Amino acid sequence: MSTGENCLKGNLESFMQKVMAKNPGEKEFHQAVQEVATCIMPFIDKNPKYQKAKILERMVEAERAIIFRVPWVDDKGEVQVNRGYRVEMNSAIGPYKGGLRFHPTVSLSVMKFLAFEQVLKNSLTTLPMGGGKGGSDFDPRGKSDNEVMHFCQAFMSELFRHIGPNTDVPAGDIGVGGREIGYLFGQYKKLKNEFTGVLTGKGITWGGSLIRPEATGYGTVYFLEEMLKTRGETVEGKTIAISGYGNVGTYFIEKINELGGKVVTIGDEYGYVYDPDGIKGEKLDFLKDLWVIHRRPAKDYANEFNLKWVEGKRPWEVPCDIAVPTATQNEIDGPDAKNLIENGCWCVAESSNMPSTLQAIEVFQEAKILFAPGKAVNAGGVAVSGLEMAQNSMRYNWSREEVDQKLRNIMQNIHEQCVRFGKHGDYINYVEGANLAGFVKVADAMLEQGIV
Ligand SMILES: NC(=O)C1=CN([C@@H]2O[C@H](COP(=O)(O)OP(=O)(O)OC[C@H]3O[C@@H](n4cnc5c(N)ncnc54)[C@H](OP(=O)(O)O)[C@@H]3O)[C@@H](O)[C@H]2O)C=CC1
Ligand SMILES: O=C(O)CCC(=O)C(=O)O
Repeated sequence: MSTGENCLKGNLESFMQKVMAKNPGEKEFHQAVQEVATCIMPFIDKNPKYQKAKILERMVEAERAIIFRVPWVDDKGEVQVNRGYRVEMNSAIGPYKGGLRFHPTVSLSVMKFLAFEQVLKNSLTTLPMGGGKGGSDFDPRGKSDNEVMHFCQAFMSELFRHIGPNTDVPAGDIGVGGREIGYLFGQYKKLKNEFTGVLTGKGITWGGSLIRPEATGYGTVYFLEEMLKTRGETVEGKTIAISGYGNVGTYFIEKINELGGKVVTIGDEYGYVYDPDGIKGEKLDFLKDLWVIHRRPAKDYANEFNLKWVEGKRPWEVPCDIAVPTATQNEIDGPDAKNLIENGCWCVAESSNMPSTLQAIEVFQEAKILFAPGKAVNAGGVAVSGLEMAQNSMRYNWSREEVDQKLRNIMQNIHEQCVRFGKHGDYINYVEGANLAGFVKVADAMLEQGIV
Protein backbone atom coordinates (compact mmCIF):
# COMPACT_ATOMS: atom_id res chain seq x y z
CA MET A 1 0.00 0.00 0.00
CA SER A 2 1.39 3.46 -0.95
CA THR A 3 1.65 6.36 1.52
CA GLY A 4 -1.32 8.06 -0.19
CA GLU A 5 -3.45 4.89 0.16
CA ASN A 6 -2.39 4.53 3.80
CA CYS A 7 -3.38 8.11 4.47
CA LEU A 8 -6.80 7.59 2.83
CA LYS A 9 -7.38 4.42 4.85
CA GLY A 10 -6.53 6.39 7.99
CA ASN A 11 -8.96 9.17 7.00
CA LEU A 12 -11.75 6.65 6.42
CA GLU A 13 -11.08 4.95 9.77
CA SER A 14 -11.12 8.21 11.67
CA PHE A 15 -14.27 9.38 9.83
CA MET A 16 -16.04 6.11 10.66
CA GLN A 17 -14.94 6.27 14.29
CA LYS A 18 -16.58 9.68 14.60
CA VAL A 19 -19.78 8.47 12.90
CA MET A 20 -19.91 5.47 15.27
CA ALA A 21 -19.26 7.59 18.35
CA LYS A 22 -22.02 10.03 17.40
CA ASN A 23 -24.53 7.32 16.47
CA PRO A 24 -23.82 4.55 18.99
CA GLY A 25 -25.29 1.10 18.33
CA GLU A 26 -26.79 2.08 14.96
CA LYS A 27 -25.15 -0.73 13.03
CA GLU A 28 -27.26 -0.52 9.86
CA PHE A 29 -26.54 3.20 9.62
CA HIS A 30 -22.80 2.63 10.16
CA GLN A 31 -22.82 -0.01 7.43
CA ALA A 32 -24.54 2.24 4.88
CA VAL A 33 -22.19 5.14 5.65
CA GLN A 34 -19.11 2.93 5.46
CA GLU A 35 -20.08 1.60 2.03
CA VAL A 36 -20.58 5.12 0.70
CA ALA A 37 -17.60 6.75 2.44
CA THR A 38 -15.24 4.06 1.11
CA CYS A 39 -16.13 5.17 -2.43
CA ILE A 40 -16.45 8.90 -1.80
CA MET A 41 -13.36 9.66 0.31
CA PRO A 42 -10.77 9.09 -2.46
CA PHE A 43 -12.89 11.38 -4.68
CA ILE A 44 -13.10 14.05 -1.97
CA ASP A 45 -9.36 13.78 -1.54
CA LYS A 46 -8.95 14.83 -5.18
CA ASN A 47 -11.66 17.56 -4.90
CA PRO A 48 -10.77 19.57 -1.76
CA LYS A 49 -13.74 21.95 -2.15
CA TYR A 50 -15.97 19.18 -0.77
CA GLN A 51 -13.58 18.58 2.12
CA LYS A 52 -13.35 22.26 3.02
CA ALA A 53 -17.15 22.59 3.20
CA LYS A 54 -17.36 19.28 5.19
CA ILE A 55 -19.95 17.98 2.74
CA LEU A 56 -19.71 14.31 3.75
CA GLU A 57 -19.74 15.17 7.46
CA ARG A 58 -22.92 17.21 6.87
CA MET A 59 -24.52 14.49 4.70
CA VAL A 60 -24.31 11.88 7.47
CA GLU A 61 -26.13 14.20 9.88
CA ALA A 62 -29.93 14.21 9.36
CA GLU A 63 -31.37 17.68 8.84
CA ARG A 64 -34.14 16.57 11.20
CA ALA A 65 -35.24 13.29 12.83
CA ILE A 66 -38.70 13.08 14.33
CA ILE A 67 -39.66 10.31 16.76
CA PHE A 68 -43.22 10.10 18.04
CA ARG A 69 -45.70 8.05 20.01
CA VAL A 70 -48.46 6.27 18.08
CA PRO A 71 -51.23 5.11 20.44
CA TRP A 72 -54.22 3.27 18.94
CA VAL A 73 -56.97 0.85 19.99
CA ASP A 74 -57.09 -2.72 18.61
CA ASP A 75 -60.19 -4.80 17.80
CA LYS A 76 -60.34 -6.15 21.38
CA GLY A 77 -60.52 -2.61 22.74
CA GLU A 78 -56.96 -2.76 24.08
CA VAL A 79 -54.64 0.22 23.82
CA GLN A 80 -51.51 -0.41 21.72
CA VAL A 81 -48.49 1.87 21.65
CA ASN A 82 -46.09 1.94 18.71
CA ARG A 83 -43.23 4.25 17.84
CA GLY A 84 -43.23 6.40 14.69
CA TYR A 85 -40.27 7.93 12.85
CA ARG A 86 -39.55 10.35 10.04
CA VAL A 87 -35.92 11.04 9.24
CA GLU A 88 -35.58 14.10 6.98
CA MET A 89 -32.06 13.54 5.80
CA ASN A 90 -31.25 16.01 3.04
CA SER A 91 -33.23 18.64 1.13
CA ALA A 92 -30.45 20.11 -1.04
CA ILE A 93 -32.05 19.14 -4.35
CA GLY A 94 -35.75 18.99 -3.47
CA PRO A 95 -38.34 18.22 -0.79
CA TYR A 96 -37.57 15.19 1.38
CA LYS A 97 -38.84 12.09 -0.42
CA GLY A 98 -38.90 8.45 0.60
CA GLY A 99 -41.09 5.64 1.81
CA LEU A 100 -42.68 4.58 5.09
CA ARG A 101 -41.91 1.12 6.47
CA PHE A 102 -44.20 -0.70 8.90
CA HIS A 103 -42.30 -3.70 10.27
CA PRO A 104 -41.29 -4.88 13.77
CA THR A 105 -37.58 -4.50 12.87
CA VAL A 106 -37.94 -0.72 12.35
CA SER A 107 -35.54 1.29 14.54
CA LEU A 108 -33.83 4.67 14.36
CA SER A 109 -30.78 2.98 12.85
CA VAL A 110 -32.85 1.33 10.09
CA MET A 111 -34.64 4.62 9.35
CA LYS A 112 -31.34 6.52 9.16
CA PHE A 113 -29.65 4.04 6.86
CA LEU A 114 -32.67 4.05 4.55
CA ALA A 115 -32.89 7.85 4.54
CA PHE A 116 -29.16 8.16 3.84
CA GLU A 117 -29.38 5.72 0.91
CA GLN A 118 -32.47 7.55 -0.34
CA VAL A 119 -30.58 10.85 -0.71
CA LEU A 120 -28.14 9.34 -3.22
CA LYS A 121 -30.80 7.23 -4.93
CA ASN A 122 -33.10 10.18 -5.49
CA SER A 123 -30.21 12.18 -6.86
CA LEU A 124 -29.51 9.40 -9.38
CA THR A 125 -33.05 9.64 -10.78
CA THR A 126 -32.19 13.22 -11.94
CA LEU A 127 -35.57 14.37 -10.52
CA PRO A 128 -35.71 17.19 -7.93
CA MET A 129 -36.14 15.13 -4.77
CA GLY A 130 -34.27 15.26 -1.47
CA GLY A 131 -34.12 12.17 0.76
CA GLY A 132 -36.07 10.98 3.79
CA LYS A 133 -37.56 7.83 5.25
CA GLY A 134 -40.05 6.99 7.96
CA GLY A 135 -42.11 4.25 9.47
CA SER A 136 -43.01 2.39 12.61
CA ASP A 137 -42.38 -0.84 14.49
CA PHE A 138 -46.06 -1.68 13.86
CA ASP A 139 -46.45 -5.21 12.45
CA PRO A 140 -49.26 -5.39 9.87
CA ARG A 141 -49.20 -9.22 9.87
CA GLY A 142 -52.28 -10.66 11.55
CA LYS A 143 -53.98 -7.25 11.91
CA SER A 144 -57.52 -6.69 10.66
CA ASP A 145 -58.28 -4.06 8.07
CA ASN A 146 -59.93 -1.99 10.78
CA GLU A 147 -56.80 -2.16 12.96
CA VAL A 148 -54.56 -1.13 10.06
CA MET A 149 -56.85 1.84 9.41
CA HIS A 150 -56.81 2.94 13.06
CA PHE A 151 -53.06 2.61 13.22
CA CYS A 152 -52.56 4.62 10.00
CA GLN A 153 -54.87 7.37 11.30
CA ALA A 154 -52.99 7.55 14.60
CA PHE A 155 -49.64 7.63 12.78
CA MET A 156 -50.76 10.47 10.51
CA SER A 157 -52.24 12.40 13.45
CA GLU A 158 -48.66 13.31 14.35
CA LEU A 159 -46.86 13.02 11.00
CA PHE A 160 -49.13 15.56 9.26
CA ARG A 161 -47.40 18.44 11.09
CA HIS A 162 -44.06 17.64 9.48
CA ILE A 163 -44.93 16.84 5.85
CA GLY A 164 -46.43 18.61 2.84
CA PRO A 165 -46.24 18.55 -0.96
CA ASN A 166 -43.34 21.05 -0.97
CA THR A 167 -41.72 19.90 2.28
CA ASP A 168 -41.68 16.13 2.64
CA VAL A 169 -43.57 13.58 0.54
CA PRO A 170 -43.72 10.03 1.99
CA ALA A 171 -44.71 6.86 0.06
CA GLY A 172 -44.81 3.09 0.61
CA ASP A 173 -42.09 0.61 1.56
CA ILE A 174 -42.23 -2.73 3.43
CA GLY A 175 -45.68 -3.19 4.95
CA VAL A 176 -47.05 0.00 3.36
CA GLY A 177 -48.90 -0.42 0.06
CA GLY A 178 -51.95 1.10 -1.62
CA ARG A 179 -54.29 0.32 1.29
CA GLU A 180 -52.09 2.03 3.91
CA ILE A 181 -51.41 5.04 1.65
CA GLY A 182 -55.19 5.41 1.29
CA TYR A 183 -55.79 5.52 5.05
CA LEU A 184 -52.83 7.86 5.59
CA PHE A 185 -53.99 10.22 2.83
CA GLY A 186 -57.58 10.25 4.11
CA GLN A 187 -56.42 11.30 7.57
CA TYR A 188 -54.04 13.97 6.23
CA LYS A 189 -56.82 15.45 4.10
CA LYS A 190 -59.18 15.54 7.06
CA LEU A 191 -56.65 17.22 9.35
CA LYS A 192 -55.34 19.78 6.84
CA ASN A 193 -58.54 20.30 4.84
CA GLU A 194 -56.59 20.26 1.60
CA PHE A 195 -56.25 17.84 -1.31
CA THR A 196 -52.58 17.83 -2.30
CA GLY A 197 -49.91 15.45 -3.54
CA VAL A 198 -48.55 14.96 -0.03
CA LEU A 199 -48.04 11.21 -0.51
CA THR A 200 -47.20 9.11 -3.56
CA GLY A 201 -48.47 5.65 -4.37
CA LYS A 202 -52.01 7.06 -4.25
CA GLY A 203 -55.00 5.35 -5.89
CA ILE A 204 -55.49 6.10 -9.58
CA THR A 205 -58.79 7.92 -9.06
CA TRP A 206 -57.36 10.27 -6.40
CA GLY A 207 -54.04 11.50 -7.73
CA GLY A 208 -51.97 8.35 -8.19
CA SER A 209 -49.77 7.61 -11.17
CA LEU A 210 -50.16 4.68 -13.51
CA ILE A 211 -47.22 2.27 -13.18
CA ARG A 212 -46.30 3.37 -9.62
CA PRO A 213 -47.23 -0.04 -8.12
CA GLU A 214 -45.17 -1.81 -10.81
CA ALA A 215 -42.33 0.73 -10.89
CA THR A 216 -39.73 -0.77 -8.55
CA GLY A 217 -40.08 -4.28 -9.97
CA TYR A 218 -40.21 -3.15 -13.61
CA GLY A 219 -37.42 -0.61 -13.06
CA THR A 220 -35.24 -3.37 -11.61
CA VAL A 221 -35.73 -5.38 -14.79
CA TYR A 222 -34.93 -2.37 -17.00
CA PHE A 223 -31.70 -1.80 -15.06
CA LEU A 224 -30.88 -5.51 -15.17
CA GLU A 225 -31.30 -5.51 -18.96
CA GLU A 226 -28.68 -2.75 -19.19
CA MET A 227 -26.29 -4.70 -16.96
CA LEU A 228 -26.71 -7.84 -19.07
CA LYS A 229 -26.14 -5.88 -22.30
CA THR A 230 -22.61 -5.05 -21.11
CA ARG A 231 -21.90 -8.80 -21.45
CA GLY A 232 -23.89 -9.24 -24.64
CA GLU A 233 -26.68 -11.05 -22.76
CA THR A 234 -30.45 -10.69 -22.32
CA VAL A 235 -32.98 -11.88 -19.73
CA GLU A 236 -34.37 -14.55 -22.06
CA GLY A 237 -33.71 -18.08 -20.85
CA LYS A 238 -32.03 -16.99 -17.60
CA THR A 239 -32.79 -18.66 -14.27
CA ILE A 240 -33.32 -16.13 -11.49
CA ALA A 241 -33.50 -16.52 -7.70
CA ILE A 242 -35.36 -13.87 -5.67
CA SER A 243 -36.29 -13.53 -1.99
CA GLY A 244 -39.34 -11.38 -1.05
CA TYR A 245 -42.68 -11.72 -2.81
CA GLY A 246 -44.30 -8.39 -1.94
CA ASN A 247 -44.81 -5.36 -4.14
CA VAL A 248 -41.31 -5.39 -5.61
CA GLY A 249 -40.93 -9.15 -5.99
CA THR A 250 -44.25 -9.84 -7.71
CA TYR A 251 -43.97 -7.09 -10.36
CA PHE A 252 -40.35 -8.07 -10.94
CA ILE A 253 -41.52 -11.62 -11.75
CA GLU A 254 -44.28 -10.29 -14.02
CA LYS A 255 -41.81 -8.36 -16.20
CA ILE A 256 -39.22 -11.15 -16.22
CA ASN A 257 -41.88 -13.58 -17.48
CA GLU A 258 -42.75 -11.15 -20.31
CA LEU A 259 -39.09 -11.20 -21.37
CA GLY A 260 -38.72 -14.99 -21.27
CA GLY A 261 -36.74 -15.37 -18.03
CA LYS A 262 -37.63 -17.80 -15.22
CA VAL A 263 -37.90 -16.96 -11.50
CA VAL A 264 -37.46 -20.15 -9.44
CA THR A 265 -37.57 -19.02 -5.81
CA ILE A 266 -39.36 -16.76 -3.36
CA GLY A 267 -38.82 -16.60 0.38
CA ASP A 268 -39.57 -14.91 3.68
CA GLU A 269 -37.91 -14.80 7.08
CA TYR A 270 -38.84 -18.47 7.74
CA GLY A 271 -37.44 -20.11 4.60
CA TYR A 272 -37.90 -20.35 0.84
CA VAL A 273 -39.84 -22.14 -1.89
CA TYR A 274 -38.07 -23.76 -4.86
CA ASP A 275 -40.18 -23.85 -8.01
CA PRO A 276 -37.89 -25.18 -10.78
CA ASP A 277 -40.52 -24.68 -13.53
CA GLY A 278 -40.76 -20.97 -12.75
CA ILE A 279 -43.45 -18.80 -11.13
CA LYS A 280 -45.84 -18.20 -14.01
CA GLY A 281 -49.52 -18.00 -14.99
CA GLU A 282 -51.99 -18.93 -12.23
CA LYS A 283 -49.06 -19.41 -9.83
CA LEU A 284 -48.08 -15.75 -10.23
CA ASP A 285 -51.74 -14.68 -9.82
CA PHE A 286 -51.86 -16.64 -6.56
CA LEU A 287 -48.56 -15.16 -5.42
CA LYS A 288 -49.67 -11.60 -6.11
CA ASP A 289 -52.42 -11.92 -3.51
CA LEU A 290 -50.39 -13.90 -1.01
CA TRP A 291 -48.48 -11.11 0.75
CA VAL A 292 -49.77 -7.91 -0.78
CA ILE A 293 -53.45 -8.66 -0.04
CA HIS A 294 -53.49 -11.37 2.62
CA ARG A 295 -50.08 -10.99 4.35
CA ARG A 296 -49.73 -14.79 4.23
CA PRO A 297 -46.38 -16.63 4.57
CA ALA A 298 -44.36 -17.92 1.60
CA LYS A 299 -44.91 -21.50 2.75
CA ASP A 300 -48.56 -21.22 1.66
CA TYR A 301 -47.34 -20.95 -1.95
CA ALA A 302 -45.38 -24.20 -1.57
CA ASN A 303 -48.40 -25.94 -0.04
CA GLU A 304 -50.81 -24.67 -2.70
CA PHE A 305 -48.71 -25.97 -5.62
CA ASN A 306 -47.08 -28.97 -3.95
CA LEU A 307 -43.58 -27.53 -4.13
CA LYS A 308 -40.45 -27.91 -2.04
CA TRP A 309 -40.37 -25.71 1.08
CA VAL A 310 -36.91 -25.24 2.61
CA GLU A 311 -37.27 -24.25 6.27
CA GLY A 312 -34.87 -21.81 7.90
CA LYS A 313 -32.72 -21.23 4.79
CA ARG A 314 -32.31 -18.48 2.22
CA PRO A 315 -32.78 -18.99 -1.53
CA TRP A 316 -29.12 -18.20 -2.28
CA GLU A 317 -28.16 -21.91 -2.28
CA VAL A 318 -30.17 -22.63 -5.44
CA PRO A 319 -28.29 -22.77 -8.80
CA CYS A 320 -29.13 -19.65 -10.83
CA ASP A 321 -27.68 -17.21 -13.38
CA ILE A 322 -28.98 -14.12 -11.62
CA ALA A 323 -29.90 -13.32 -8.01
CA VAL A 324 -32.23 -10.46 -7.13
CA PRO A 325 -32.85 -9.84 -3.42
CA THR A 326 -36.31 -8.25 -3.05
CA ALA A 327 -36.98 -8.46 0.71
CA THR A 328 -34.88 -6.59 3.26
CA GLN A 329 -31.46 -5.41 4.49
CA ASN A 330 -28.58 -7.85 5.06
CA GLU A 331 -30.36 -10.79 3.48
CA ILE A 332 -27.15 -11.91 1.67
CA ASP A 333 -24.10 -12.45 3.87
CA GLY A 334 -20.55 -13.51 2.96
CA PRO A 335 -21.26 -17.30 2.93
CA ASP A 336 -24.47 -16.72 0.89
CA ALA A 337 -22.44 -14.71 -1.63
CA LYS A 338 -19.86 -17.52 -1.91
CA ASN A 339 -22.67 -20.08 -2.33
CA LEU A 340 -24.19 -18.05 -5.16
CA ILE A 341 -20.92 -17.85 -7.04
CA GLU A 342 -20.03 -21.52 -6.49
CA ASN A 343 -23.45 -22.45 -7.91
CA GLY A 344 -22.91 -20.47 -11.11
CA CYS A 345 -24.50 -17.09 -10.37
CA TRP A 346 -22.82 -14.35 -12.43
CA CYS A 347 -25.09 -11.37 -11.82
CA VAL A 348 -26.59 -9.86 -8.66
CA ALA A 349 -28.96 -6.89 -8.93
CA GLU A 350 -30.08 -5.57 -5.55
CA SER A 351 -33.74 -4.65 -5.57
CA SER A 352 -34.16 -4.39 -1.80
CA ASN A 353 -32.29 -1.69 0.12
CA MET A 354 -28.80 -2.72 1.34
CA PRO A 355 -29.50 -6.49 1.05
CA SER A 356 -25.80 -7.44 0.87
CA THR A 357 -23.49 -7.20 3.86
CA LEU A 358 -20.12 -5.48 3.32
CA GLN A 359 -18.51 -8.97 3.25
CA ALA A 360 -20.94 -10.14 0.56
CA ILE A 361 -20.14 -7.08 -1.58
CA GLU A 362 -16.45 -7.85 -1.24
CA VAL A 363 -17.03 -11.43 -2.43
CA PHE A 364 -19.03 -10.27 -5.48
CA GLN A 365 -16.50 -7.61 -6.41
CA GLU A 366 -13.50 -9.89 -6.00
CA ALA A 367 -15.17 -12.46 -8.26
CA LYS A 368 -15.80 -9.64 -10.78
CA ILE A 369 -19.38 -10.75 -11.39
CA LEU A 370 -21.97 -8.15 -12.43
CA PHE A 371 -23.06 -6.59 -9.15
CA ALA A 372 -25.17 -3.44 -8.72
CA PRO A 373 -26.41 -1.81 -5.51
CA GLY A 374 -30.00 -1.12 -4.48
CA LYS A 375 -29.73 2.64 -4.73
CA ALA A 376 -29.29 2.28 -8.51
CA VAL A 377 -31.28 -0.88 -9.24
CA ASN A 378 -34.43 -0.09 -7.25
CA ALA A 379 -34.61 3.64 -8.01
CA GLY A 380 -37.53 3.09 -10.40
CA GLY A 381 -40.02 3.20 -7.53
CA VAL A 382 -39.08 6.61 -6.27
CA ALA A 383 -38.57 7.81 -9.85
CA VAL A 384 -42.21 7.13 -10.67
CA SER A 385 -43.12 8.73 -7.33
CA GLY A 386 -41.32 11.81 -8.68
CA LEU A 387 -43.39 11.52 -11.85
CA GLU A 388 -46.52 11.26 -9.68
CA MET A 389 -45.51 14.52 -7.97
CA ALA A 390 -45.01 16.15 -11.37
CA GLN A 391 -48.45 14.99 -12.55
CA ASN A 392 -50.04 16.23 -9.31
CA SER A 393 -48.45 19.67 -9.77
CA MET A 394 -49.73 19.85 -13.34
CA ARG A 395 -53.12 18.41 -12.34
CA TYR A 396 -52.76 16.10 -15.31
CA ASN A 397 -52.16 12.36 -15.89
CA TRP A 398 -49.80 10.66 -18.29
CA SER A 399 -50.80 7.39 -19.94
CA ARG A 400 -49.41 4.02 -18.86
CA GLU A 401 -47.16 3.93 -21.94
CA GLU A 402 -45.82 7.44 -21.26
CA VAL A 403 -44.94 6.68 -17.64
CA ASP A 404 -43.42 3.32 -18.54
CA GLN A 405 -41.24 4.92 -21.23
CA LYS A 406 -40.07 7.65 -18.82
CA LEU A 407 -39.25 4.97 -16.24
CA ARG A 408 -37.24 3.01 -18.80
CA ASN A 409 -35.33 6.16 -19.83
CA ILE A 410 -34.55 7.00 -16.20
CA MET A 411 -33.24 3.49 -15.49
CA GLN A 412 -31.07 3.57 -18.61
CA ASN A 413 -29.75 6.96 -17.58
CA ILE A 414 -28.90 5.69 -14.08
CA HIS A 415 -27.02 2.82 -15.67
CA GLU A 416 -25.07 5.26 -17.86
CA GLN A 417 -24.15 7.33 -14.79
CA CYS A 418 -22.90 4.21 -13.00
CA VAL A 419 -20.74 3.32 -15.99
CA ARG A 420 -19.43 6.88 -16.29
CA PHE A 421 -18.33 7.07 -12.66
CA GLY A 422 -17.53 3.40 -12.04
CA LYS A 423 -15.77 1.99 -15.11
CA HIS A 424 -12.26 0.62 -14.56
CA GLY A 425 -11.04 -0.94 -17.81
CA ASP A 426 -13.48 -3.76 -18.61
CA TYR A 427 -14.96 -3.86 -15.10
CA ILE A 428 -17.84 -1.67 -13.97
CA ASN A 429 -17.81 -1.00 -10.24
CA TYR A 430 -21.51 -0.15 -9.92
CA VAL A 431 -21.19 0.57 -6.19
CA GLU A 432 -18.60 3.25 -6.80
CA GLY A 433 -20.45 4.53 -9.89
CA ALA A 434 -23.79 4.91 -8.10
CA ASN A 435 -22.28 6.48 -4.98
CA LEU A 436 -20.18 9.01 -6.86
CA ALA A 437 -22.85 9.99 -9.39
CA GLY A 438 -25.43 10.39 -6.60
CA PHE A 439 -23.02 12.30 -4.37
CA VAL A 440 -21.78 14.90 -6.87
CA LYS A 441 -25.20 16.38 -7.61
CA VAL A 442 -26.18 16.69 -3.93
CA ALA A 443 -22.72 17.93 -2.91
CA ASP A 444 -22.67 20.65 -5.58
CA ALA A 445 -26.14 21.83 -4.54
CA MET A 446 -24.99 21.97 -0.91
CA LEU A 447 -21.90 23.99 -1.88
CA GLU A 448 -24.05 26.47 -3.81
CA GLN A 449 -26.51 26.87 -0.93
CA GLY A 450 -23.87 27.72 1.69
CA ILE A 451 -23.41 26.36 5.19
CA VAL A 452 -26.98 25.56 6.24
N1 LIG B 1 -42.03 -0.50 -2.60
C1 LIG B 1 -41.16 0.22 -3.25
O1 LIG B 1 -41.50 1.01 -4.13
C2 LIG B 1 -39.70 0.08 -2.97
C3 LIG B 1 -39.21 -0.90 -2.15
N2 LIG B 1 -37.87 -1.05 -2.00
C4 LIG B 1 -37.32 -2.09 -1.15
O2 LIG B 1 -37.73 -3.37 -1.64
C5 LIG B 1 -37.86 -4.30 -0.56
C6 LIG B 1 -39.22 -4.93 -0.58
O3 LIG B 1 -40.21 -3.90 -0.42
P1 LIG B 1 -41.73 -4.10 -0.83
O4 LIG B 1 -41.84 -5.17 -1.83
O5 LIG B 1 -42.27 -2.78 -1.11
O6 LIG B 1 -42.34 -4.57 0.55
P2 LIG B 1 -43.58 -5.55 0.81
O7 LIG B 1 -44.01 -5.29 2.19
O8 LIG B 1 -44.57 -5.46 -0.28
O9 LIG B 1 -42.89 -6.99 0.74
C7 LIG B 1 -41.80 -7.27 1.57
C8 LIG B 1 -41.41 -8.71 1.34
O10 LIG B 1 -40.21 -8.97 2.02
C9 LIG B 1 -40.43 -9.99 3.00
N3 LIG B 1 -39.67 -9.67 4.21
C10 LIG B 1 -39.83 -8.62 5.03
N4 LIG B 1 -38.97 -8.70 6.06
C11 LIG B 1 -38.25 -9.83 5.85
C12 LIG B 1 -37.21 -10.46 6.55
N5 LIG B 1 -36.73 -9.94 7.71
N6 LIG B 1 -36.67 -11.60 6.03
C13 LIG B 1 -37.15 -12.12 4.89
N7 LIG B 1 -38.17 -11.58 4.18
C14 LIG B 1 -38.70 -10.45 4.67
C15 LIG B 1 -41.93 -9.97 3.26
O11 LIG B 1 -42.39 -11.20 3.77
P3 LIG B 1 -42.52 -11.46 5.38
O12 LIG B 1 -42.67 -10.13 6.06
O13 LIG B 1 -43.67 -12.38 5.48
O14 LIG B 1 -41.22 -12.10 5.78
C16 LIG B 1 -42.44 -9.68 1.85
O15 LIG B 1 -42.41 -10.82 1.04
C17 LIG B 1 -37.52 -3.49 0.71
O16 LIG B 1 -36.16 -3.64 1.01
C18 LIG B 1 -37.81 -2.06 0.29
O17 LIG B 1 -37.07 -1.14 1.05
C19 LIG B 1 -36.98 -0.26 -2.66
C20 LIG B 1 -37.42 0.72 -3.48
C21 LIG B 1 -38.81 1.03 -3.65
O1 LIG C 1 -41.56 6.22 -3.70
C1 LIG C 1 -40.92 6.72 -2.79
O2 LIG C 1 -41.03 7.88 -2.42
C2 LIG C 1 -39.92 5.93 -1.98
C3 LIG C 1 -39.67 4.53 -2.39
C4 LIG C 1 -38.72 3.95 -1.38
O3 LIG C 1 -39.05 3.87 -0.23
C5 LIG C 1 -37.38 3.58 -1.76
O4 LIG C 1 -36.91 3.97 -2.83
O5 LIG C 1 -36.71 2.87 -0.97
